Amino acid sequence: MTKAIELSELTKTYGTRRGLSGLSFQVEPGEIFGFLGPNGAGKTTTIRLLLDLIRPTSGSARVLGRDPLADGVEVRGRVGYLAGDFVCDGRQTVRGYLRFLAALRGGVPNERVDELAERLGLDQTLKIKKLSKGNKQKVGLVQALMHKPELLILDEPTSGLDPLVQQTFLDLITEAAADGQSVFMSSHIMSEVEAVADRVAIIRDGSLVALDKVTNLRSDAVRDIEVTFESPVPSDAFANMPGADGLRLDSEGTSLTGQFSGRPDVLVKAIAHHTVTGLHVSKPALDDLFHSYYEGAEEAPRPAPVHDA
Ligand SMILES: Nc1ncnc2c1ncn2[C@@H]1O[C@H](COP(=O)(O)OP(=O)(O)OP(=O)(O)O)[C@@H](O)[C@H]1O
Repeated sequence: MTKAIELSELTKTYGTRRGLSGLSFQVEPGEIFGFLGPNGAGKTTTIRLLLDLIRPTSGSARVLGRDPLADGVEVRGRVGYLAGDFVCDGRQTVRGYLRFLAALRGGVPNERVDELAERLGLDQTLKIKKLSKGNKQKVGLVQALMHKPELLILDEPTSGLDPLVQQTFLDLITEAAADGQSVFMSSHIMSEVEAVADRVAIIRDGSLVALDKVTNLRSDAVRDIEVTFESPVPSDAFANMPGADGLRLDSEGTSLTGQFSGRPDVLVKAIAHHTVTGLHVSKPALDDLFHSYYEGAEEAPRPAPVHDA
């Protein structure tokens, strides 16, 4: 089956400035793919390359099986795109503007536009030039979604939206994926991506540092642990256990607390050798994991091997 997106050693330099360095991954049809990274990581550069808004220095991309360089018009016609710096301006109303864009798209039922606007809480009687930042972003979302494109490419789609509208947006893209549309969305915010994405790629300094299913990333994340034992356990009972550097056994040997990173299986098997009277394990702190990727390369735990699902 044709991939929604395929990147192969995609590289972009701006003069002497690095934009992207040899990025390779694939987005499966029908999946929601989160594309994360700190400011300046190369997310927008990647998205612009996919749409042939800029040209690569080397490497290649395919979008819906097409080469954006050769078939840019077709690619842009089959994609719903929200730019990170989406701007709309003018004297017309939201309704007039969206109908104009719908006509450019070859016609979209008015009911479809009205339904999206209503769900996002966008008043179509307002004048475009008087819209707040959040309302402009809603216009951007409606124009990207309205024609039910095969692939949505969304650059920071929740920027400027309040939490309720963010949730509506997440519902909309979940429904889009359920209908077979593919979604590629960039974000700084792990929690929103985590809620809906099948897989996530993290880039830093133009290079891929992690690519995995959200469920796998979650299982590798840090958890707060508290275990109490009926009787003292040997002080070295949990020494040398992978991921247990942050765990401490108290002086009596009956309480083990701290942070555990990695898959919990090894911990569960180790504590099961003793009689456990209390156990608390926090939800994995995925945000912490992501922050560690964002920090300097030296401090960041090297990610679990980058592998495609
Ligand atoms: N037109 C340009 N000219 C020169 N350098 C550029 C240009 N566009 C991007 N860059 C540089 O390329 C790198 C990647 O930028 P890009 O905008 O792709 O990052 P980003 O991940 O989208 O960041 P943000 O989250 O801040 O939007 C940055 O170092 C940026 O300064």
